Amino acid sequence: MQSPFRTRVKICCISSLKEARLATRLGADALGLVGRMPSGPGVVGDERAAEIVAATPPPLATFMLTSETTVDAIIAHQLRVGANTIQLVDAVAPDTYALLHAALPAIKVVQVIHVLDERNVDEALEAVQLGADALLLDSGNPTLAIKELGGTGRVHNWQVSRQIVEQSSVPVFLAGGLNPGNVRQAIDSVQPFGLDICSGVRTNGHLDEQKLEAFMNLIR
Ligand SMILES: O=C(O)c1ccccc1NCC(=O)[C@H](O)[C@H](O)COP(=O)(O)O
Repeated sequence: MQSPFRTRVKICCISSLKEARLATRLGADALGLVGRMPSGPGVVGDERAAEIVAATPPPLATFMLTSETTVDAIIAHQLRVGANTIQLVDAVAPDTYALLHAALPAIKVVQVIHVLDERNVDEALEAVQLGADALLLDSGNPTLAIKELGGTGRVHNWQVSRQIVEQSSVPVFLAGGLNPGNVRQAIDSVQPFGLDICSGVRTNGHLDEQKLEAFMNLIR
């Protein structure tokens, strides 16, 4: 699903109320809160994540990133954090979306697809058919011994991402290595509904107001 009007922006790896307020002030549509992961720099504890969720005003969405793959563990994570959106960063069993929707009817589910090659097109469309409310295309590598499930700072094959955007009936977010220098090209090449960014707007791990402002100005 493409959006000809306005590219939505999710600012990910939010680690404090200060960062959440900055992202909100500069026009983010969604905040990303990274749960426990096998690797990556952006993790925030559940208690802090819950605090940020409680302080986030409408209409912003709060995305809770989880590496859990069983339905019970995903639900327990959501109940601890209270986010209105669950972002599944790893592959899950086919019935997971239906079970999550039944247990948490007000909560939306976003499936991350780590784009490695053309086979990911089928994987993405299958997740939509099974009930994912949106897709997020990232650059991790779940096949490694220590899984990479996001926050890599790497760009992936945008031609594959473009195919997914063209064929998906739900919104598609593009992630992976975005920054003020490549974001226009990313939008032109992939035409996603939304963008997701972590490392490209940070300096020494902290959300950088100048970089974020530059990024937002290039989109708006
Ligand atoms: O940041 C992490 O440590 C992380 C680890 C595992 C899964 C997701 C993680 N980050 C959240 C994201 O979804 C990032 O925004 C996304 O991967 C893009 O990151 P970047 O390439 O640094 O912009």
